[in-house]
Amino acid sequence: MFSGRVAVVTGSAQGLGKVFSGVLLERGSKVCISDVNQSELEKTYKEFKSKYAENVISQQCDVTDSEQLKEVFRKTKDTYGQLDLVVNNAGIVNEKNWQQCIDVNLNGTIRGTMLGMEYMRKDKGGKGGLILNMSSLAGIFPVNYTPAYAASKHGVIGYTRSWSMHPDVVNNGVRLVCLCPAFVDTDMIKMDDDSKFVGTDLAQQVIEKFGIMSTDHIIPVFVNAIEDEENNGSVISITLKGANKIPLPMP
Ligand SMILES: NC(=O)C1=CN([C@@H]2O[C@H](COP(=O)(O)OP(=O)(O)OC[C@H]3O[C@@H](n4cnc5c(N)ncnc54)[C@H](O)[C@@H]3O)[C@@H](O)[C@H]2O)C=CC1
Ligand SMILES: CC/C=C\C[C@H](O)/C=C/C=C\C=C\C=C\C(=O)[C@@H](O)C/C=C\CCC(=O)O
Repeated sequence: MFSGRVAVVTGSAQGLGKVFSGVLLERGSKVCISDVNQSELEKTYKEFKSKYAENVISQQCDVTDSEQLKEVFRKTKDTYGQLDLVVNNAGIVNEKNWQQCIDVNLNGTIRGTMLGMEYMRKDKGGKGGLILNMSSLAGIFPVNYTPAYAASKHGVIGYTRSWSMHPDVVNNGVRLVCLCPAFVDTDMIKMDDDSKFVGTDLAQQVIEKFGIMSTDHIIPVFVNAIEDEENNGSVISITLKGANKIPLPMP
């Protein structure tokens, strides 16, 4: 399932993207890691390269820049000859610069999804594959201290579900899944920047209510989404209590 498969993971210099890339590499996949943060990307690349040799490549990329993202896909296909998995993981929380928050989280995911379909659809020369989009519990609940972030993550769910129901995509072997974790112990949830939240105290209260998961908590759900080839269109919440498929709301 993993051995010999080829993946692109955005925002993979640190946090969940780095963990996902490590999981794929450990299981024998080939991975193009990419991130806007060049220096952190270089460190992660060196770490992975020493363990996984030619199975890892890296390409600096800001997901808000279509040309840079296209280059990630081009380089991956040129190097490994195929593409099987896209993890649209790059994300930020920034309510002050809400435009950037939408551009990275939602538009970046749309760009990555479109490229993923272009490279993996059977009618376009691909072999099919999986597009795994990172949403959040904030894509399911309203979040009063991060409205723009919540909007971006609600958007990721609507976008992913919509493509997963398109016959041209389904019939050409591409499936799409959304992961929606609660709080995970990464830099994202650090209260280190006033521009992140509209009310750090509100954020702290909700974090106390949900608790903080280690990145290890997300790994089995990530692995299962890849292994379960029947899984298309799922939106999976992940909290300390476990993982659950969120039913499609019906009017
Ligand atoms: N940590 C958490 O509590 C949760 C995180 N998520 C989502 O998981 C994903 C990963 O987040 P974390 O690992 O927690 O955060 P993180 O802050 O540790 O890592 C995010 C990575 O994305 C990169 N990045 C930011 N802007 C970028 C851009 N324009 N282009 C390319 N890369 C960019 C950063 O440089 C960083 O390496 C995000 O989409 C986030 O919204 C979802 C639910 C919970
Ligand atoms: C603080 C960092 C921001 C984003 C990181 C990340 O994506 C994590 C978000 C995780 C969960 C957010 C959930 C927020 C929920 C709310 O604020 C409320 O709407 C919750 C209300 C009810 C919960 C249901 C219940 O009571 O069990």
